[in-house]
Amino acid sequence: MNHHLQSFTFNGHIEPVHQAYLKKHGVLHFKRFVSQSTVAGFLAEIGHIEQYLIARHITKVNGIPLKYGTGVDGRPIIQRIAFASKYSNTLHRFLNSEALGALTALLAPYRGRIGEDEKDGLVVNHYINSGDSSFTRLGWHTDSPRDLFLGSRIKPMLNVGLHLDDCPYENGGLRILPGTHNQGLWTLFFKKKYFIDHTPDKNETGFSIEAGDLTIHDGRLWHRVQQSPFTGEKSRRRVMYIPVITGNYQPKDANSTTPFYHQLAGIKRSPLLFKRKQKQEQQATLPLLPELNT
Ligand SMILES: O=C(O)CCC(=O)C(=O)O
Ligand SMILES: [Fe+2]
Repeated sequence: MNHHLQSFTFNGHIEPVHQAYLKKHGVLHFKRFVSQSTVAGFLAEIGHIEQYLIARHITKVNGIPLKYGTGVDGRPIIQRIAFASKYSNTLHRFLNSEALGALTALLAPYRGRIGEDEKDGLVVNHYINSGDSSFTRLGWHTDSPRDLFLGSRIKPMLNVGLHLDDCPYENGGLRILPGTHNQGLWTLFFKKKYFIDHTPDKNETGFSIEAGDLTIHDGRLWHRVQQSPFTGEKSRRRVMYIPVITGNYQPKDANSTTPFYHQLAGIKRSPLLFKRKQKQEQQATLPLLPELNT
């Protein structure tokens, strides 16, 4: 690790020092952005959403494929959920909370907003090394070029990650190349082979993450997810991503088509999904924000 990243404490608003750090390094780490009990509540909520989607054989939400896998007990799990806040009042409220709203100031001079209904909405990633897990790591990429596949120009964006499991550096997790958000289009497109390259970089750095921590990275920053060296429970890593975006409002709905970048990200159809393909039409008529909340 060449770079040592600083972490910050969030006191309800974005300060010039946060702005400056993000601008320089392309990343910002807030310790304990939410409490342990909030994390526990979110995890319970995500569990309910997952059961809801599995029980109904939902394979896509608003055109975004859900990534099915197998948990440690052999039962199906969903390793990537999109638009999760559409199924949960708790998560919906979190996305619309003052604390998250305050983060949009980081996109200044652009007017930032929380993309609850845009891009992939609130994404929940669930990595685990178990027999049949299909999601244990993610190759080098930046998040910005997805705009191109959505038919628009690359616009400023931030990806806000709320971490739901402890993940010390030795457990793997998010690895970034500080400063690569500011190095022009060549770097953005060609620095590494998108999603194929998993090789550690001598300039990469990682984090010491506790559940409840928040990381924010510029959409143009190169990053990857290092696989945990452990198996089973110790390898479990759940993180929610919230897009902070600007520009025209481009909401998605049940009729939205699947963007091409989902093929790139290696979110391939598993045999399990194939069997469920005929059920896909179901999602077009499925009401979002059902009454599964207590
Ligand atoms: O899991 C992470 O921390 C990063 C995920 C990521 O980079 C992505 O989904 O684009
Ligand atoms: Fe990413």
